Amino acid sequence: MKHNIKALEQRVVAALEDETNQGHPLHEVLEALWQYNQDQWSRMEHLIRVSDSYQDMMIQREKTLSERFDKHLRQLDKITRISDRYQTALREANLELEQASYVDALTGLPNRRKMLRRLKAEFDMRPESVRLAMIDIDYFKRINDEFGHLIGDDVLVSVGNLIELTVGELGHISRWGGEEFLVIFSQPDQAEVEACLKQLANTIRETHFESGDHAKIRTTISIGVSHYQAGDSADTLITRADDALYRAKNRGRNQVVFG
Ligand SMILES: Nc1nc2c(ncn2[C@@H]2O[C@H](COP(=O)(O)OP(=O)(O)OP(=O)(O)O)[C@@H](O)[C@H]2O)c(=O)[nH]1
Repeated sequence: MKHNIKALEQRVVAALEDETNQGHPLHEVLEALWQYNQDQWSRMEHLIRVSDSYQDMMIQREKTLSERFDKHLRQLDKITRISDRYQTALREANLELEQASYVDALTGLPNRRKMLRRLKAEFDMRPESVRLAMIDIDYFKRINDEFGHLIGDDVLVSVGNLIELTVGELGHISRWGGEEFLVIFSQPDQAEVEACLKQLANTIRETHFESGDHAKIRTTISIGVSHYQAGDSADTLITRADDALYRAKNRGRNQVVFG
């Protein structure tokens, strides 16, 4: 039963003023007032419950949002770390590629590309000291024909090692291509270069290279040498070393010719 509070108040006042309490029985009015309070209380409880569940909902939503935010942060962190690792790997791979592009795959020696750079650097620093030695294995085709290409490869590697060992600190060696090697000497002392190259020719001549069976392989090298002259460029110096090598071949091989 719904009660109007104003009307109830009037009934209470009237009941209290009626000393006889005959026309307005007080207990009925108080009953109605009690009922009214009960209704208000129930409504209040309902409101509190609604408010509580609303608060729970908001807390839950905040929690969910903050969890999502944390998750995104973690993912971002992971992506950043992956990206960092990827960039580092890429940098290393590029570096490796660049280094590989300067190395001859068979002998592990610097290749022609690397040597041209080095020659240019030497030319920029002290051109007048630069000497080149173009070294070519004599009749190398016969070694391939007789023992096979793989043994030919082994001989190439061994010759490369011997050149490197003999030249040592005096110069830089590279595989120029095929069975040709180029040495850059930044060495003003011609006699020292000459002695080094003659010793190298002797060493190769006296070496018995492995053939894979009982036979040992013997070979020789021809060497053409050029040294800086006024007005030279890297190209003209290489050409003169090539010409000197050509003459060494024509004169019967197994010798050093200075151009
Ligand atoms: N096994 C092997 N052989 C190579 C390689 N590069 C070039 N050759 C061989 O080297 C030989 C060079 O032959 P030629 O240019 O005729 O020279 P050569 O037989 O050394 O004779 P001369 O230089 O005139 O004394 C060829 O048979 C090429 O196939 C290589 O990487 N491995």
